[in-house]
Amino acid sequence: MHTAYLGLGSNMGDRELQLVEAIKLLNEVEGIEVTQESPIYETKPIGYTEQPDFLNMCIEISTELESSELLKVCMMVEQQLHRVRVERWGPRTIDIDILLYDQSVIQSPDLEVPHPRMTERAFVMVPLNDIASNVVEPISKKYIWELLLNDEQVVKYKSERN
Ligand SMILES: Nc1ncnc2c1ncn2[C@@H]1O[C@H](COP(=O)(O)OP(=O)(O)OP(=O)(O)O)[C@@H](O)[C@H]1O
Ligand SMILES: Nc1nc2c(c(=O)[nH]1)N=C(CO)CN2
Repeated sequence: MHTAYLGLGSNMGDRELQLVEAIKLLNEVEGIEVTQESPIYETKPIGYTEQPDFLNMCIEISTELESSELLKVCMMVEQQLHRVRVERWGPRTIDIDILLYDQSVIQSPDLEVPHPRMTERAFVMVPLNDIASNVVEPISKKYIWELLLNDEQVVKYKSERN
C-alpha cells in the first residue's frame, strides 16, 4: 500500500463542485481510498495572472496503484470533469497534480515526483501542511538549505555588544 498526496485546483465554472466531484471520482477508483482532505483555499493565480482566482486544496490517498497508474487515473478524472486547457498555466476546470508518492523520487518524461514546483507554491504548501505537517517540515527544511546553497546569503550575526 502506498501513500500519496495530490494537489487539486480549479478556476473555471463551479470551482467547489469540481473539487468535490474530483475527490468522489478518485475515491470510486478501485485501489484508491481518500484518507484526508485539507480545507479549501481561495488563491490568486500564480504564473499567468490574467485569469480568475483558484480554489486549491490537497488530499491524502492510500493506494495500491503504481505511480504511473495513478497519473493515468488523475488524467482520466480531469477528462471526466471536462478539463479544457487553453494554455499552459491558464484557466482550468480541474487540475490534479501528484505532489508526493511515498518517499519516491521519480524522473520520467511523463511524471516528476516530488512535483518540481511544489515548494515554490504557497497554494500547495499551505493545504499540504494542514494534512501532513510531518511531511512538510523536512521538505521545507531541505528547501531552506537549497535556498541558502543557491544564492541567498544568510550568515549568523555575531553580537558586537558586550
Ligand atoms: N507530479 C506530476 N503530477 C501531474 N502531472 C505531472 C507530474 N509530473 C509531470 N506531469 C506531467 O504534466 C502534464 C500535465 O501538465 P499540466 O498541463 O497539468 O501542467 P500544469 O498543471 O499546467 O502546470 P504545473 O505542472 O506547473 O502544475 C501531464 O501530462 C503529466 O504527464
Ligand atoms: N493560485 C494558483 N495559481 C496557479 C495554479 C493553481 O492551482 N492555483 N495552477 C497553476 C498551474 O498548475 C498555475 N497557477
